[in-house]
Amino acid sequence: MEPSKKMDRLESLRSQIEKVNGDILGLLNQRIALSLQIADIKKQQGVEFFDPAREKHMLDHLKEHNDGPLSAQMLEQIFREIFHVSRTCMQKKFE
Ligand SMILES: C=C(O[C@@H]1C=C(C(=O)O)C=C[C@H]1O)C(=O)O
Repeated sequence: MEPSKKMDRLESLRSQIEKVNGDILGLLNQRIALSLQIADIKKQQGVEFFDPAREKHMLDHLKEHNDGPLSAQMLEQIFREIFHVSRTCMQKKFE
């Protein structure tokens, strides 16, 4: 590929990445908003926020439906961090 075409391709890929970043950010905020609603219900019911069985169930489901190239281990790493941040937001709401 000629150098100017390579640059065009690079710019195009970068702009697609930025679009995906925006989509991920929107979805993460949507997810946090849902978990905050769950936190309200759990608080009303006096139930513990942390539910390891539910988190394991979600991880197993995601791994079953993962087509890659993300490995099961990388998927787990990312989602464990998402669950952690979600729980932190849930706790903060009630401090
Ligand atoms: C959101 C919930 O609460 C906690 C947070 C979870 C999450 O971020 O997905 C999952 C399980 C719980 O540890 C829930 O019970 O579904």
